[in-house]
Amino acid sequence: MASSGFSWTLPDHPKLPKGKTVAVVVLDGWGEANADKYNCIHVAQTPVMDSLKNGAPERWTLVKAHGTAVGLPSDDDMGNSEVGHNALGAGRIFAQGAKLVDQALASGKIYDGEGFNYIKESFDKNTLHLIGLLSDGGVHSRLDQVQLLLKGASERGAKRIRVHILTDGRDVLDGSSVGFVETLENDLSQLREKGIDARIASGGGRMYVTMDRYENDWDVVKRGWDAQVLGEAPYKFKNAVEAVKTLRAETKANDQYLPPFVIVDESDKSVGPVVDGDAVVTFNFRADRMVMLAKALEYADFDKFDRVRVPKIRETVKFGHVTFFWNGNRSGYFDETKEEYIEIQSDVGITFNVKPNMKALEIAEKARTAILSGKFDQVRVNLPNGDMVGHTGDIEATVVACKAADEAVKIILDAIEQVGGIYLVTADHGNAEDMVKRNKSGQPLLDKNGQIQILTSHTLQPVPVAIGGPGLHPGVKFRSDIQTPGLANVAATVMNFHGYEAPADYEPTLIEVVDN
Ligand SMILES: O=C(O)[C@@H](CO)OP(=O)(O)O
Ligand SMILES: [Mn+2]
Ligand SMILES: [Mn+2]
Repeated sequence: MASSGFSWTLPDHPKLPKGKTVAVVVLDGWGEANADKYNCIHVAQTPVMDSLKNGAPERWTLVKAHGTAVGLPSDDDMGNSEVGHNALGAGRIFAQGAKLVDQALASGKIYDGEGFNYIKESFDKNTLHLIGLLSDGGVHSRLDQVQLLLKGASERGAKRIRVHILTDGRDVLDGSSVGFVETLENDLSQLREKGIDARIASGGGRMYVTMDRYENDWDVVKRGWDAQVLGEAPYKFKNAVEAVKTLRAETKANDQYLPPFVIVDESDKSVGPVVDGDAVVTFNFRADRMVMLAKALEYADFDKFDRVRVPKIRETVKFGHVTFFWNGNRSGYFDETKEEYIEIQSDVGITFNVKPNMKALEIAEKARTAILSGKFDQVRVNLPNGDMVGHTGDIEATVVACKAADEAVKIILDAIEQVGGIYLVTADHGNAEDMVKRNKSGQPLLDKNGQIQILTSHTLQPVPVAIGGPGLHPGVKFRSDIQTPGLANVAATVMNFHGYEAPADYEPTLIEVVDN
């Protein structure tokens, strides 16, 4: 051991044994909220999760999964998969991308960094392109940061700026894209008054254009490439507000799925393709839905689609859930001899309300096999249904999704029962438990046609943590002395289940062992 006293070896837990198989199940988008008809988890038949809650009150609790508890700037920020899984994995609370970028913009440090200095070299003769999600959702990006970046870049010499927008409707209300585009247009026209040639150049809905992830569907990225880089798209408009309004009305697509469009000049030429010498900056602080675009921009031997033309550019990207996010946004294995990652391919080319069961059963069966194999101390599973279907805003489908997730939990808990193991079931943030936008007193909000406003986004709700299994010491129960437990308290808890104490700087464990 080094003289600092640091050691990678964890102290033994004084009371809990080693050698139990531990299943950690993360229900995506599964929060706790009042029971009403917009709470899909309540409406769905979920006997397994219900029995965990009602059958063992000392082994079921709620933890915070949003805001400062997961390293976000404020408690008005909803949770999300990145920050939730980061907290679960890290066992501590670290400032997340949203906050780090806020800090770097406020201090001006962002403009001193290597990235900015690198792209700055193109300001004199070339165009600065900004690509990202245009909303104030705070999950992937925030409009106010884009506004500051536009201001900062133009004050520091950018003379020609093109913004390539991706409309949201997933972290914010559907239809809100129009307002965000209007705000951006207003800012850009103010820049133009100062002599800076700043315009929106292209756009499209985030789920249909550019923001795919984990290499699920490269066509999504290709559609974006064609519009952003080549300046080609099936729809051409003179102005972006008109584009978004017209496409919503004529194609009936929602903000998430707007088709790609480009903005053209009087002679019908795209105003902002990316050409040699330009600089490209993505303004999403969250990386998962930007890395595919980054690969297309960056890789010399790229073979996922025909890029047609590969501009020589200056590019900077500022920045798998239970693997990549859990491991602090680190991809790949820590130690291949000790870990195995199993990925089940999602359905491609459909919205998830069409098949709300998704691959829950297949995931649970793989988990069961892993648990029964006896090869692993810990089996960690993410069940996406509540979240992915919740994002579609389809209430009926989300109810089906919750039932499917519950059935998957049963398969995993049965396997744990069989091997005498321990389970911990939790969620990374809320979604399916509330599908309606509400006023401050909790009443559903209506739109101008008297319809309820569907909430496609995550929520601010707490999430459950349920523990149990035949391997769990009978004296284990949740402590009552932790003031505001959050997802970051889970890691120490899981270490205890493996027979160890967590390192001293971890958020405290949720459990105690009482002698009975
Ligand atoms: O789909 C996503 O990218 C986000 C919502 O923007 O959801 P999650 O954090 O659950 O991945
Ligand atoms: Mn999630
Ligand atoms: Mn989500």
